[in-house]
Amino acid sequence: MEILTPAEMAQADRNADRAGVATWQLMQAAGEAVTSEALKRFPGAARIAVLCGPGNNGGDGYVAAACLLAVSGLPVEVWRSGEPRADSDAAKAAGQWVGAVGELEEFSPQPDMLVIDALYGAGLARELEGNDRRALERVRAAGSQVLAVDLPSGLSGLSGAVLGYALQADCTVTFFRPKPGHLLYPGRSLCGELVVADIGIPAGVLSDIGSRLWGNAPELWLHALPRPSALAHKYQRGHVAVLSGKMSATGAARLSAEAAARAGAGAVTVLSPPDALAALATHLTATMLHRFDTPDDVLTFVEQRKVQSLVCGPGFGTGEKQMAVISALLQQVETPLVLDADAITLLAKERETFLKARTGEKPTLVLTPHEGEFARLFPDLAEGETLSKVERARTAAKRAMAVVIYKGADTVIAAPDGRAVINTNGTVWLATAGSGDVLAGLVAALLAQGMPPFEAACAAVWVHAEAGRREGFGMTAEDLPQAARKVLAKLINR
Ligand SMILES: NC(=O)C1=CN([C@@H]2O[C@H](COP(=O)(O)OP(=O)(O)OC[C@H]3O[C@@H](n4cnc5c(N)ncnc54)[C@H](O)[C@@H]3O)[C@@H](O)[C@H]2O)[C@@H](O)CC1
Ligand SMILES: Nc1ncnc2c1ncn2[C@@H]1O[C@H](COP(=O)(O)OP(=O)(O)O)[C@@H](O)[C@H]1O
Ligand SMILES: [K+]
Repeated sequence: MEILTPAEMAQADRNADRAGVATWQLMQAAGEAVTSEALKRFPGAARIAVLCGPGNNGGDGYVAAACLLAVSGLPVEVWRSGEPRADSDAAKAAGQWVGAVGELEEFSPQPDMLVIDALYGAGLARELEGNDRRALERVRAAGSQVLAVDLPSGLSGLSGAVLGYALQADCTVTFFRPKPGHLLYPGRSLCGELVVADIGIPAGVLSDIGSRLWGNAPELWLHALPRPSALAHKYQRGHVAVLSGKMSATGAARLSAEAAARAGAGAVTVLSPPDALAALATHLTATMLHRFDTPDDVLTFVEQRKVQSLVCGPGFGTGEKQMAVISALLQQVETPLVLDADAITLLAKERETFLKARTGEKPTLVLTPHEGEFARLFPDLAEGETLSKVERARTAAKRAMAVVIYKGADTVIAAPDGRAVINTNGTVWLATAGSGDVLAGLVAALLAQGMPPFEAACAAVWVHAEAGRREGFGMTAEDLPQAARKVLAKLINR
């Protein structure tokens, strides 16, 4: 599903108006959607308080208050912060509320109350403070249940950051399409359960908005999942090479290799420095093993054995020898490359040179930084709170001419052409050592089988997360490749 920034949502609103669906009509539908979710989700509430701001978010609140009074049989109170602008839809909605309106500073929330937070939504323009903030702090202290209209007031719809203060909602009802702030942390957790209500905006309004952001889902990349021909031999099903680090750090490369094999690569080879060969040989079975001493050995193997993608970084090391290998790969190899972990730390040491070289048409590169690695490679993007995670990932992808998988609880995948995806099926069970190594192997397997890089990255992230969910508590990274295989098998048979 498309994700719209608040500015794009305002455009959708204007387009709907032009298409004959008036904003007043949308506000009615929004208030009704809030009403029906409130009744469905909070059957135990003894009374309802609606907090209304001065804009259209408040307008939705007035409509909901009127509907709730008409249908719930519960006492409904309205508390306002500021007055709607004369002749606005919000003023019209406020005019239709027949009950009393209290000033927000006098509002006294109760534990048995459902509070409908309709202070600010997409129009939030500055930090939440003063009476607004104090009222929300009282709600938190009282422990009332909270339904947020569009967004918990104070949350940035663009970035998911909190501007001043925002309540923890039990449920958030937004309209038409989710916004980045609903899916990026901390916003994602502050929203509680997210409901995206249809308020009658026709999907056609999206055509000239050109949103380039989606929630990750198989619909985006299922068509591009590799399906081998009946006659394929193993190398035609993709040959992945994974570079190992020294003897004491071979597990990471093995995890990537195992993941690549389980994700359908027909052949996987671990390339090993001399000292790690014995350690790897005792552990590898279906996976092949090949020794390298110099960067040239790696290049020769890639060319002669028709390697179709490479993983470098997991457990690789960050010394000069390793730097020479990465440089050779970036400068002399056309094969799709997945750089993770230590490889990203090495790139960061030579970031100016690396980024300067990454202009124009370049062979496929996928970078998979976690928060710390991202900050090493793009320190200026990581600093401050002005850019959302989506904007950071997009800018990084453009600069590095690479698909960037910016990992975390709200992983964002971005392509140099501006496409971006927020992953939403992650689970905390993925926060286990080696889980990133598995992800790198999954991406490489899909690349080696010919999947386009952005789609391969999105698919790998989704499958990895789904595998983590399947395994759940107590899972280790060793369990992930097998679980990913089952997830992929199901998708391929769809
Ligand atoms: N775009 C759409 O298609 C629809 C929008 N609707 C609602 O309209 C909302 C957006 O309405 P608006 O653009 O009027 O914006 P809001 O209602 O979010 O807020 C705008 C008003 O709040 C003031 N304000 C902003 N930040 C403040 C702060 N921190 N402290 C004090 N005052 C502040 C502004 O000066 C302005 O008066 C959405 O969130 C949604 O709830 C709905 O009516 C349904 C349709
Ligand atoms: N709290 C979380 N919720 C969801 N996914 C997470 C969480 N923490 C980490 N992950 C995911 O787990 C993986 C961890 O990768 P990484 O940090 O590289 O770990 P390692 O280096 O141990 O392999 C990433 O795919 C990341 O998105
Ligand atoms: K709100």
